[in-house]
This record gives sequence, structure tokens and C-alpha cells, in this order.
Amino acid sequence: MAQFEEVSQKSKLHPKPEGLALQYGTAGFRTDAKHLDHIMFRMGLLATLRSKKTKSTIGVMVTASHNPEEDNGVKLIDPMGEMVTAVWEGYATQLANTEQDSLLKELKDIIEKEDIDMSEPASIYVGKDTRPSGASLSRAVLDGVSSLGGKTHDYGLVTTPQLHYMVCCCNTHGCYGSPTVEGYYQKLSQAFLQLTQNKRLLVDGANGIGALKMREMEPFLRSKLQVVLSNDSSSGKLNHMCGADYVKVQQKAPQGMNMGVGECCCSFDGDADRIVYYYTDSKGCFHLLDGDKIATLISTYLKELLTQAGLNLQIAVVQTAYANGSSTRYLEDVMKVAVCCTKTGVKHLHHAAQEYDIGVYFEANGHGTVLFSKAAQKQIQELVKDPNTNDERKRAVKLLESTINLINQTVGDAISDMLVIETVLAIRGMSVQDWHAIYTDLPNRQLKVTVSDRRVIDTTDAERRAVTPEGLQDAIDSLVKKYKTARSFVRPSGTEDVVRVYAEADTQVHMIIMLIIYLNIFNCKCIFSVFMCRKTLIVWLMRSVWLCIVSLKELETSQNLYTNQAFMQAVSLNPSSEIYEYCKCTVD
Ligand SMILES: CC(=O)N[C@H]1[C@@H](OP(=O)(O)O)O[C@H](CO)[C@@H](O)[C@@H]1O
Ligand SMILES: [Mg+2]
Repeated sequence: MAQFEEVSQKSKLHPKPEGLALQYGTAGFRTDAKHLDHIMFRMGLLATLRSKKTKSTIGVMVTASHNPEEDNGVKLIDPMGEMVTAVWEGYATQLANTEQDSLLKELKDIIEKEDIDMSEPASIYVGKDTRPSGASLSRAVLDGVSSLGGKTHDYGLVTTPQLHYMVCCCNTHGCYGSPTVEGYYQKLSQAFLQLTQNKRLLVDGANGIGALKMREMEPFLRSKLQVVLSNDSSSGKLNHMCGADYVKVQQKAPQGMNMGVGECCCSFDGDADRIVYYYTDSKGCFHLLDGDKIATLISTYLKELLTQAGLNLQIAVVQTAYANGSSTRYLEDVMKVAVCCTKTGVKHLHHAAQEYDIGVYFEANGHGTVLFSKAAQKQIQELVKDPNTNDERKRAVKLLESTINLINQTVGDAISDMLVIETVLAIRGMSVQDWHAIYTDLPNRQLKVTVSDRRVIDTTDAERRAVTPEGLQDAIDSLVKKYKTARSFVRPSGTEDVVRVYAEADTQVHMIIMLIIYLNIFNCKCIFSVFMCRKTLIVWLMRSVWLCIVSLKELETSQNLYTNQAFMQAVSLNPSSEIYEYCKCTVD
């Protein structure tokens, strides 16, 4: 067939380096941009097949989100703005890894398996973030689509949630809004202007696409929201010492932001699908309001409105293992809201949230949104129109209706979430400090461990328990039970070649000690022989211990580590005294 001839010709311009194997992970493909040209071409091909199969428009977003500027990535967006299904993720991995000479065969296999009618038209929306590699990589996507005869609409620079929104608008024939960047600004800003009063907010744009789009949106907000933008892409490097991931993981303010005491601030990530809030108090202490705090604020607000409106709709919050234990306890015990825990990765949370009338889902890192079932939206719309509704109920249900319009239900969206949060704070008359005081986070830390093969760690129970390697979970359990309200787990990352370690406990010191002892767990002979050479372990151990100490020093300046007995004991448990010496001289 002529169309395969073109694929065959054009694929030669996007050759696959022999032997290179990548996996379509939690957020699509993501790695150093220089390895991605063939992947982009092939994802153009796959998106075209997906479009023919679903008879709908499919999105292809070129981004590596919060990862360094040198990286890039790609993910496919399904017709309603969702992530592609697991089966198609599998096809993506197969197609990406097939060697050059069997590309056509692989393509034909997918066509056969999915029984795709190749005479169907195909339509693909393409977007990219501000990474320098984005231009040529998105051209490779367009090449892939055109070689299979698909039509493309290249949106150029857009945030990831904007592209999800466009795809959903297109496939719902305008019911969700108009599929243009301007349509997106109009929909969100109209809802926002109906809901809120004048507000001022400091926004860290991570030197990325979110900053550009925030500037574009400002006129639509008609000064109701005065945005003071920093890391606005004019000079600094993408995600470098700024952005939502930096702020969440480092638990400190981004560079380049001029924060006044008590001022409300927020950070977007590199493709503007995540947001975290924070402020510093009069003592100079930094306070983070992450995805858990956002979920709590929004679900509390929605639950109150449902009660006032007299609507009997089930609301639930979906979290992952990274959710702070305090937030889960607060939601379940105080708010009496159902909480469900899924694996990491937005697609898992999104699917779980679809099970409820109203599903509020947020990862602790600030990625999330709210989903309203069709039935719930219908009930709300009918009540707005019902002439017998009294004033209090009418007010509540109208607020619910406008809030739905403010939310990007296709995916977590930093801009939309920011407008929702500002609205909720304004309507409830709350300051960022009031919001922070709803519950107190348990001290927590995350570490990354580089190992030779992270797949040796397998998990269960929404990734909260390790099944392999044998002995690891027992070691974690015996450590965790020594501390009050402590919780800890390890899991292999789905986006980076690392293992993530998470720990929380009742105090900073206990949490840090736990992490340090943790590092020794990795040193257990049975485990480390499987996946880590001693040299890597020691280097990593030193770095991690040092990082822990530095952050502890910053967070608890009053605490002198070298006179803290518990800390000294923990360090002396370490078999390698050079680590202690190293830490001591580095900190000194
Ligand atoms: C602990 C953490 O923040 N994990 C992130 C990260 O996944 P990992 O599988 O942990 O690498 O990237 C995902 C995609 O952006 C995001 O959904 C997730 O929350
Ligand atoms: Mg992102």
C-alpha cells in the first residue's frame, strides 16, 4: 500500500539507534531529548492508528514536565482528554523498541490486532512545552502522522492541560468549550470572574510554558487576580531551582521569587499540570501547602456546598501512598469524606475518581483535579433551574455550577487549580495561613536511589508494601514500628531510572533517623547483592545522609545534631564510620 511506502521512506529520516529500548511509563516516554527523534515519529504513527480506531481526535504532547531542560518526552491523549489505555501503552512500547527493519511489520500487527479500518480519516492535535528540543521533536511527530495520511493541528506552545482540554472540546463537538487557547481562557476566566473578589498572588512559572500562558491569560482575568510572576521564562533555565517539583521535594521556596512575610505564593511545574502553594511566616519558616492540602481545601468546600444545596451526592478523595498521613486522617476522621488510595500516576487516580459522583484526586506533588459524574452535573443543572429552590440552596448550587466550569476535568491543570483555590479561599474568607492550619503535616522526606535494576523491587497494596526483594519489607516494618505515626515505603519510579524512598514520622528527627537507618537496610547483604554494587551504595549513602542532615539543619536550626543522642546513635549504627566523618566535615 502506498501509505506504508511513505512510512518506510520517512522512517529512514528518523532512525532508531540500534539496541536502544525505552518504556512508555507513568507519563509516556521520557528521557534525554537526543534519544527521542524516532520515538516521536513512531508516536505520530501510533496516534494516527488510535485516531482511526476511535474515530476521534487524539492528542500528542511533547514535554518532560518537571524534569531537566535537556530531557524531553511524549504522551498520547485519548478522546475525552484522558491518558491512553494500558493496552495501547503496550503498543507504544513495542513500536518504540522495534528495530528499523521490522517497523512496518509491527505497525501491521497492531492494525490487525485492533482491526483498524485504514480508510478512516485521522486527526491529531500536537502541542509542546518550551524545551529547546521541542521544535524538532514535534516536527518528527507531524512527520509520523502525515506519513500515514493523518491530519494534524499543531498548537505549538501550550501547557499539557490545555492540549487535553482541546482534545476533549473537539471530541465533544464544543460541549466542553471551544478548542482554542482563547476558548480555554474565556471559559475559565468567565467562571472565575463570576465567583471571586480582587486577589493578589505570587506565581513561580518554573521558567516554562505555564509562565507564558499565564501572561496571555492575564487580560482575561481583568485584574480580579493580580498575578506577580517570577521565573517567567525570560532568563532562567526550565525547572532549575524553581517550579512545583523543586519546591515540593526540597521543601523550600524557589529561587528568583521575592516573597514578603505571609504572602500567598504558588509554583507551577514545567508543563503546568501541577501546582503547590506556600508562604513564609514572620520567623522566616517556610510552609508548604501541597496536593494533599489542596484536595482537603477543595473537598471541604464542595462538601459544604452539597450540604447547603441539599444534594445527596457521594464525594471522595483519591490519594497515593505519598499522601501525608495527617491529610488522610483529617479527611476520614474529621471531614468524614471517603478516601481511596491508588498507585502513583495520574491515570490511576483519574480512573478511581470516576467511580464517584464527585471525585477529588490529587497527588501530594500537586497534580490533580476534580471529576463530576454526568449524573451529578445533571442534578446540579436541574436544581439551578428549579423555581422551587430557596435562596440558600440556589446560592450553593450556583456556586457548584460555576466551580464546575472553572475546573479542567480532563486532567490536573495548574492554572485551573490555581483559580479554583483562589476562589475557595475568597468565598470562605480564608487566608493561606488559615488554610495551612486545617491540619499539621507529619514531617516527611523523599529520596531517590540509583540502582542497577530497579525492577527487582515489586510492590503491592497501592505500592505501599514491597513484595521483592525478600526481606526488604520486614526490615522496613521493624524500623517503622519504632516510631510514632511513622510510615515508609520504597517503589521503583515509573518515570526515572531510580527507586524512590519515602518516610514520615511524628517529628523531624525521628523521620530523618528513620531514613538514615533505612539506608542501612539497603546495605543488608541479601538485598544489596541483588541490585546494588557496594561502591554505588556508599556514594549514594553519603550523599543522601548529607542531604538529610543539611535539610534537617535548615528546618530545625535550634537542634544541634552533634549533641542529639538519638541522632548520634543512629549514625553510629552505620557500619561505615567514613560516612559519619564525611557528613561531619561536609556539614562543618
Ligand atoms: C513521587 C512522585 O512525585 N512521583 C511522580 C512521578 O512518578 P514516578 O513514578 O514516581 O517517577 O512522575 C509522575 C508523572 O509526572 C507523577 O504522576 C508522579 O506523582
Ligand atoms: Mg507536569
